[in-house]
Amino acid sequence: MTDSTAPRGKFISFEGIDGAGKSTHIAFVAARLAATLEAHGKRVVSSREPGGTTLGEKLRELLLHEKMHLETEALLMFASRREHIAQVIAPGLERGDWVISDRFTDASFAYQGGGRGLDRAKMEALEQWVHPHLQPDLTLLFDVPLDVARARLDATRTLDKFEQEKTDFFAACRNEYLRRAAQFPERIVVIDSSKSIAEIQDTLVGILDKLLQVID
Ligand SMILES: Nc1ncnc2c1ncn2[C@@H]1O[C@H](COP(=O)(O)OP(=O)(O)O)[C@@H](O)[C@H]1O
Ligand SMILES: Cc1cn([C@H]2C[C@H](O)[C@@H](COP(=O)(O)OP(=O)(O)O)O2)c(=O)[nH]c1=O
Repeated sequence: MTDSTAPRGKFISFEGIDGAGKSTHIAFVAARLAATLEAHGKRVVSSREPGGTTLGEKLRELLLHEKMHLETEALLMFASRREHIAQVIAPGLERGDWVISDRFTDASFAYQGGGRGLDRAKMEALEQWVHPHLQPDLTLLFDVPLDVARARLDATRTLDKFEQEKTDFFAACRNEYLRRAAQFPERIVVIDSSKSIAEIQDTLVGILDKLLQVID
C-alpha cells in the first residue's frame, strides 16, 4: 500500500463498549489533528464502522436493527469493512491523509467474538481475508465500568440492537477489548473513560502531540 514518493498517512481507530464516551472525543481528536496536518497539506478523514460508504451505511442499518444469525452478523461487519477499506481507508492513507475510524476490527473481536461468542479462529480468518496487511497505527480504547456506560446510555438515547444487550454481553465485550489491549500494547492505548471529559482531552492531547511529531 505504501508508495515510495508519498509517505503513507496514519490510521487511528476508536473503540470501547457502547456508552464509554468514544463518540464524544472523535470530533476533538479530528480538530486537533487537522490543525497541524492542514499546514502540511494533509487532511483528516473521519469515518465509521459499520458504515463509512454508501453500501456500508445500508449494511449498518440492517446490522443495528435486524435480528440475524451470529455468523451473518460477523460476515456483514466484515463486508462493510471490506468496502470501507477499498473506498475510504486505503485511498486516504495512500494520499497521505490521516484516517480516523469510529470502530474497526477490534470491535468485531469484542462484540461478535467476546459478546456473542463467535470462535476467535473464525474472526482471525475473516481478518486475514479482508485486511491481511492493514492495522491501525493507533487504537484508542475508551474503557469504563459497565454501570457507568449503562448510566450514560440510558440518559441519552433510544437504544439500538446492540445497546439493548444485557450486562453479561457488555462484560464479555469489555474483557475481549482489554485482552486485545494486553495482546497488542504497542498499538492499543487504554483510556480511563470514567474520568471527566476535560481530563480525557488532556490525555488525548499528550498522545496526539507525540504522534504528530513525525510530521513536524
Ligand atoms: N467522560 C465523560 N464524563 C461524563 N459524561 C460523558 C463522558 N464521556 C461521554 N459522556 C456522555 O455519555 C454519553 C455517551 O457518550 P458517547 O460518546 O455517545 O458514547 P459512545 O460513543 O462510546 O457510545 C453522552 O451523553 C456523553 O455526553
Ligand atoms: C464495527 C463493529 C460494530 N459493532 C457494533 C458496536 C456498536 O454497538 C454498533 C454501532 O457502533 P457505534 O457507531 O459505536 O454506535 P453508536 O453510533 O450508537 O455510538 O455496532 C459490532 O458489533 N461489530 C463490529 O465489527
